[in-house]
Amino acid sequence: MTLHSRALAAQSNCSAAPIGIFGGTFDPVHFGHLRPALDLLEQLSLAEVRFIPCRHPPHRQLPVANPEQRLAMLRLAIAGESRFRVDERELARTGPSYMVDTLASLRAEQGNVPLCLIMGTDAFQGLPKWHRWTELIELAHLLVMRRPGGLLPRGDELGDFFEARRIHDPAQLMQQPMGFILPLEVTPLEISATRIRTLVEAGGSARYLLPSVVWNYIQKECLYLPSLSTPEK
Ligand SMILES: Nc1ncnc2c1ncn2[C@@H]1O[C@H](COP(=O)(O)OP(=O)(O)OP(=O)(O)O)[C@@H](O)[C@H]1O
Ligand SMILES: O=C(O)c1ccc[n+]([C@@H]2O[C@H](COP(=O)([O-])O)[C@@H](O)[C@H]2O)c1
Repeated sequence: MTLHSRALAAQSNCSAAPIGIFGGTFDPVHFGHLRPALDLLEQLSLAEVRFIPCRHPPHRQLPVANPEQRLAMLRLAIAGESRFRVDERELARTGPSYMVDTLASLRAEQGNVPLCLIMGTDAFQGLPKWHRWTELIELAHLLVMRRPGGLLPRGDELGDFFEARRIHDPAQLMQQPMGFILPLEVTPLEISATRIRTLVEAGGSARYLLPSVVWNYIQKECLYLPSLSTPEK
């Protein structure tokens, strides 16, 4: 822990409800994001869940939909759920969208409010490849949602990191602003954006895998079709 995060942690128990931070490419957003996010919000009495679409994913190919389209789909998807918000800070930044930078800017704004970075088991397994990954836990708690087929790490560097910080009681998230890892069961939905893009590219329908307003937008924008999709520049 850095001196700064130790000082913040020392000011606890925290009085404000934790904020969920849900970063993703969201190319497109789907029910596998939305329902688990609502599960966490309600299970943990989060003040809100902030969806943070990345501009330049540091770790994968460029998204198919451009940032404006991914943002538009997110906005459509969460309209009507007042506890969900879209946070555009990564879209406003140039360069790779490193989560450690995002959490540092949120921490600077939020003082000692508990921040909970939400990720699926697949993203958690890839954590050691993230930029300055060990610093993430000095800025936020990590909530790890089990994705169908997903496993928690064991016996390696990430497994040791996980075991050293793992908690079982969600109430502990209120004891300090950052530093714990809580694995959680959520509604298991075997939906991925890759599957949706593949379906649409093959001429299929993505209906019932994502909100109908998002599906209508995908069709209107001719997204994910083989001949018309152009990778973001
Ligand atoms: N069905 C799901 N259940 C639980 N978590 C999910 C699910 N789909 C995505 N997530 C989580 O949401 C976050 C953002 O995911 P992302 O936007 O990359 O969606 P994706 O469906 O995994 O996309 P892609 O198939 O393009 O990789 C990640 O932490 C990921 O683990
Ligand atoms: O900071 C990093 O180095 C980093 C590396 C890989 C992924 N991330 C973030 O993790 C989130 C989920 O990524 P993805 O690929 O599942 O959409 C998204 O917010 C990414 O920006 C961040």
